[in-house]
Amino acid sequence: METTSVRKIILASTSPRRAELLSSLQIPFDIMPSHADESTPDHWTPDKIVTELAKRKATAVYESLDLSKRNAVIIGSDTIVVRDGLVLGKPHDVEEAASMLRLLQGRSHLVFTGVACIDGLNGTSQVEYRATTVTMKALSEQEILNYAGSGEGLDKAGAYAIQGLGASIVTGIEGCYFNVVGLPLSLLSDMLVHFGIRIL
Ligand SMILES: Cc1cn([C@H]2C[C@H](O)[C@@H](COP(=O)(O)OP(=O)(O)OP(=O)(O)O)O2)c(=O)[nH]c1=O
Repeated sequence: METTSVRKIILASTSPRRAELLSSLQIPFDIMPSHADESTPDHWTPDKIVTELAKRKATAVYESLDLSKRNAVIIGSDTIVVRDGLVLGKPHDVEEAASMLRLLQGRSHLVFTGVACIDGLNGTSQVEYRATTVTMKALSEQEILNYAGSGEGLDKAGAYAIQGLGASIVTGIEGCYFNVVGLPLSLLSDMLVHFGIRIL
């Protein structure tokens, strides 16, 4: 494929899933883990939380870049699960994972992912988000304990992974699948155009 851009891309993330998703766009990128503070005020709305945190993650890497790497676009992202306005991040342990699954089973919820792109040359940024509706089947207490105990959901918002064993408990989604896994790729490819990067 013809190279459409000479700009570097830096993924500001520790998430192997985001790296794997970004790889599917077939553009080279570097990874720089971002250790931004992820606390937010209680009154923030879900879209505000994911856009601000995505920007915080990208900004932390932007501010740490040395001058030789400034010809880069830095991407940060954040995902949360929201049920009736209740925000669920990553569970701290198996017990909290089971509690989250009790809240989510047998109904629909929303998964919000924010994406921030920062131009390393001048600090200008684009920040957007997507929301996807996910419906989970009704689960027995034993199924909840078995899934939570698998450990798969421990580093995932809402304590499940649609891309893993969690696929067996999701009955349907409305919206972008990749948004649920942590990086809405069609949105990101549209955003990158503003930085001179065309995927197709
Ligand atoms: C709902 C859901 C979430 N997730 C993941 C996506 C995110 O990686 C994670 C939410 O945590 P985040 O805080 O968004 O991201 P992270 O800590 O994994 O990585 P980083 O901040 O360094 O970029 O949950 C899945 O992988 N599958 C799912 O089905």
